[in-house]
Formats: sequence, structure tokens, C-alpha cells
Amino acid sequence: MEILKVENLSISFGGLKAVDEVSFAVPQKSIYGLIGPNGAGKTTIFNCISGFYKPDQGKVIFCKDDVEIDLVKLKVHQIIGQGLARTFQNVELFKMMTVLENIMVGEHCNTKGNILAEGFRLPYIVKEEKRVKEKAMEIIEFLGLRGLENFPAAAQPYGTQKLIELGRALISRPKLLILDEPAAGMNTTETKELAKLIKKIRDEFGITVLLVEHDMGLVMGICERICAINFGKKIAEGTPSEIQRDKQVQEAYLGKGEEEC
Ligand SMILES: Nc1ncnc2c1ncn2[C@@H]1O[C@H](COP(=O)(O)OP(=O)(O)OP(=O)(O)O)[C@@H](O)[C@H]1O
Repeated sequence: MEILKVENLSISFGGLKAVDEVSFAVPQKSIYGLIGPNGAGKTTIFNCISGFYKPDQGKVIFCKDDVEIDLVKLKVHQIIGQGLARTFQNVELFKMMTVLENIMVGEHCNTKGNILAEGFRLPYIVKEEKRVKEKAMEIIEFLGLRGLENFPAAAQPYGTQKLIELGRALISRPKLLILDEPAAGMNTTETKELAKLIKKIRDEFGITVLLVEHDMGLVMGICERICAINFGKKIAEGTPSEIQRDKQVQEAYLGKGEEEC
């Protein structure tokens, strides 16, 4: 059973067809990879799924409790409300805020406060804040960031900042987590830890993970299925070994005539 179905998705920027009739389906509770050379259209597909771009054509079907919802018709906050969270290619943290506060922000969509209630510190706001703080601390523990909660996010090394961003996406306990190049800028040890963490997120929380990543070791090591795109078009879809053997994928990465991927 699928949680996400991308159907005939297309979007152009001026004369450039960045995504050209791409279709793929992500099975529930799987780790699914989207790969392709630079400029292939991967982030653009993510932006269409998460509502940042409106495609020219196609559907993005999110399957929730046996109901199919076309995300293309929804606004970004409505998509988040359906249970979809994402991280970005470049770390997007609130630099002046602490690690804890940055992660708490991810639960904002599920809180009921308003500016007046918060200003007067009404009892339900205090209770709500305590609940969110406890939830954020659980995530901090899960990510192995215990002890850093009260330090500024901006003071952390890049790999840690990426984990904080991941924590912000995780706190809302999404059904589908979309990760855009989670290993970018990480060293080999950090990338290995990240691979374990992504598996743990799926296994312990039952969250489906859709990821774009250039680190082929990570992709081939943790994804059950992969969709490969090039120049905006889907060129292959299958298991990691099927993708590694695929001639079109080999050509896309290495140029014609090369045998290995
Ligand atoms: N907002 C935009 N306006 C104009 N062109 C865009 C826009 N967003 C993406 N593009 C173009 O669409 C194409 C696909 O870009 P995209 O960022 O999706 O590729 P990508 O596969 O994610 O690449 P990378 O791996 O380098 O991040 C590129 O040619 C890019 O320049």
C-alpha cells in the first residue's frame, strides 16, 4: 500500500521543463530514494510535493486513513497539517534560538495559542508549552543531542545543525518525512550515524521516509526502492541493485560507454 503517489508531474520555468511527466509511488513505511545528477529536478519535485511550487500538470496523492488527498490543491500549512514534514538542502535554522527552541518550532502547527493568549501567559498556554518542551526533549534524546538543548543552534557544527533541522521535522510525528540531501556537508562518520538514525526513525516511529541524496553509499544502503531522474524525466525505478545495473542510470552518472555506476 502506498502513502504517496506522484502522477504525471510536470513543471516548467520559462522555457526549461524542470520536471517532465514524472510518476512514482512510495510504499507506506518504506525508505524511498530519489536520485539524479545535478539539476535533474529532484528538489523541484520535493517543492511540488510540499506545496512550495504549484506544478503545471499532474497530481500528488497523499493516502491517509484510506482517503486520497491531492496535495497540489492544498497550501503549505495544510500539507503540513496532513502529516508531511520536510528538511531543506541548505540548513534553515533560527540562528538566534537555542537547539531546544528550534525543535519546539516544529510543533507550532499543532498548538492552539494566539498572540493575546501567549502575551497574557494563560494557563492553557503554559501547559501547552510544557507539553511541547517535553516532546522536544524526547526528540533531542533520540537524536543524541542531550546536553546541547540550551546552546544556540548557530554555535553547533554543521552536522549537528542538520540533526536539529531533522528534529524540528520529527517533533510533529509526521506520516511522511521528506529529506533533501540530509548527508550534505557531513563527514563519513556522521553519514554512517545518519543512516542508522533514518532507519531508526522508520522502525521506531513507523514514519515513511522519502529522500534526495547524492551520497550513493547512503542511498543504496538504506533505501528499499529508488526512482532515478535525469533532465526532469524518470529514467528508472526499482531496488538499489536494479538501479545500479540500469544502463540509463549508469549513462546519466558517468556518461555513455561507462559500465559501472
Ligand atoms: N525557481 C526556479 N526558477 C527557475 N529555474 C529553476 C527554479 N527551481 C529550479 N530551477 C531549475 O530547474 C532545474 C532542476 O533544478 P533542481 O534544483 O530541482 O535540481 P536538483 O536535481 O535538485 O539538483 P541538485 O542535485 O544540484 O540540487 C535546474 O535547471 C534549475 O536551475
